[in-house]
Amino acid sequence: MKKVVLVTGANSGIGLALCERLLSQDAQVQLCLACRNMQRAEAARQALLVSHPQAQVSLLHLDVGNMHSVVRAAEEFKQKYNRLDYLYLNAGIMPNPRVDLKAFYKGLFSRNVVHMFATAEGILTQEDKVTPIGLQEVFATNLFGHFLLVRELEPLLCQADHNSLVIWTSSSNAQRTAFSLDDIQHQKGHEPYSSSKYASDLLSFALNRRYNSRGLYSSVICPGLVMTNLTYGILPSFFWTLIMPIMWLIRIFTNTFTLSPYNGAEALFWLFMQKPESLDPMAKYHSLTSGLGNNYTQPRKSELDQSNVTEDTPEGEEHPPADSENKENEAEEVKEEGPKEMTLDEWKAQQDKDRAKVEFNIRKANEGTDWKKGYVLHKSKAEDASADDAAGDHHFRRPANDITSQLEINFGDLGRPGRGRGGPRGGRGGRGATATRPPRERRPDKDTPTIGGSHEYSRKRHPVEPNIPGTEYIVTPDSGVW
Ligand SMILES: NC(=O)C1=CN([C@@H]2O[C@H](COP(=O)(O)OP(=O)(O)OC[C@H]3O[C@@H](n4cnc5c(N)ncnc54)[C@H](OP(=O)(O)O)[C@@H]3O)[C@@H](O)[C@H]2O)C=CC1
Ligand SMILES: CC(C)=CCC[C@@H](C)[C@H]1CC[C@H]2C3=C(CC[C@]12C)[C@@]1(C)CCC(=O)[C@@H](C)[C@@H]1CC3
Repeated sequence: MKKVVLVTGANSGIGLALCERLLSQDAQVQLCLACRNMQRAEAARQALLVSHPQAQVSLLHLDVGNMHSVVRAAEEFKQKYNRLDYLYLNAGIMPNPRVDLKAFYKGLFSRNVVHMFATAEGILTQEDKVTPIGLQEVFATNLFGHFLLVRELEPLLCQADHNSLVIWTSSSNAQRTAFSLDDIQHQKGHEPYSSSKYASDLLSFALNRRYNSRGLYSSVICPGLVMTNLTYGILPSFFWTLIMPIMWLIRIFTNTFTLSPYNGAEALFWLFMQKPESLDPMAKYHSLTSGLGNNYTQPRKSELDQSNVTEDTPEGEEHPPADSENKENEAEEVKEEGPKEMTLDEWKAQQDKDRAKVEFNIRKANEGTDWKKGYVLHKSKAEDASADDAAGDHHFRRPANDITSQLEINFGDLGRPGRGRGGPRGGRGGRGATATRPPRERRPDKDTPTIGGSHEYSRKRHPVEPNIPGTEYIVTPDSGVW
């Protein structure tokens, strides 16, 4: 069966490099480039066809920051394809970035210098703006549009005969301190990029909890620091070229300086070759490049839990390069981590120790929620059949200071025609779920008849009550509900 892959933000940078690598790996793959600018998209398609003349590459017009466009694009995609194996949520923006030179200079002479270069924590701010429907642009683009896309493509992603993987291009710049449930779109602060990436990590976790039982898996990656249009927005390209020797030097200390889009796409590409059910829902998969220029992927504990950090950071579980050219990874990369990093194995061991504490810390998602402060992002006339996701809860061990326990993600039902669901079962009997994943169970089909054409968007923000039938994609400052 030919795999169908959809990549957002595929016309440049890491997205385009990923497409190139996917086609090199699997000539049969059916690739769909979802882009907001069709000229740039066509140029990217042509570039891919030069190196892969037989490739099946289609274009989809998608402005992921525009919710109307997302729904339209999803409809178009569903008419064209009857399956979706990999959904790469890669498009992203960092508008008007500014480096705090004072903080940068201070960081240079601190013991956190490597951590600063790996994450840009505390040295990078942005100026956000508001979209026509009243959302913050960074959150609309980096998060909401992508989440809506997942929901709209749910019938293709949740099919009986195969698993699917949603992959978020997150960042090591995702910081918990930048995210607040009281300011869910980061309207008040100056780190919307960091905040939106942290929120995508949270959302990925929630998607796993909700959808693993239906064959949909979600992972987050960090491509490292890559020279793309995004970084050329921070410093001009000639400046980056000028300091390239310094950056190669820095790469000896932090293997997060992947620098080229090809290297940055490593983790995205590596995930393409994994069984979705074998991935860790709490890990962030990092593209890394060693001082000698070798690529590899390494899962690291995500920022979702930073309660049990240590100063020492030995090398974690490490995966070999996804391509055949790079054969060895160096041991010297062991000490490149900053003080907040912890390897996955180390973290898992720590979590096992703290399990009793963890269980005490779980509280009901709805506790203390002020629903009157909610905003409707997207309304549909569909009935909310049942948004109960508790079934999968116990499979996901919650970390000690788990912010996800304060979240209620309302997944409401979209009421789609049940394409794919209720079909023949068990196409992959041989794939067992791992310890970190819930076993896949098919639920009874809850779908209501199609609501094609019935989507409405609220231009105003309406206070809402929880789980109102027919209301979907709700944001509340207190509960982070979508
Ligand atoms: N470069 C880096 O160092 C890092 C990047 N990342 C993440 O990697 C991802 C890819 O970025 P990168 O390749 O670096 O940068 P690029 O700017 O090269 O790529 C971003 C892509 O997203 C697209 N895009 C932006 N806004 C929208 C929108 N509203 N609708 C549809 N497409 C949109 C862009 O399209 P267009 O060409 O039309 O603008 C472009 O194709 C982003 O999510 C970024 O946050 C994460 C960590 C580090
Ligand atoms: C390299 C030298 C000598 C100077 C550049 C300083 C900063 C401009 C640079 C240091 C760390 C970088 C960084 C990012 C942007 C540029 C820096 C702040 C990112 C925030 C880019 C986007 C991401 O998502 C992160 C993973 C990057 C983290 C490191």
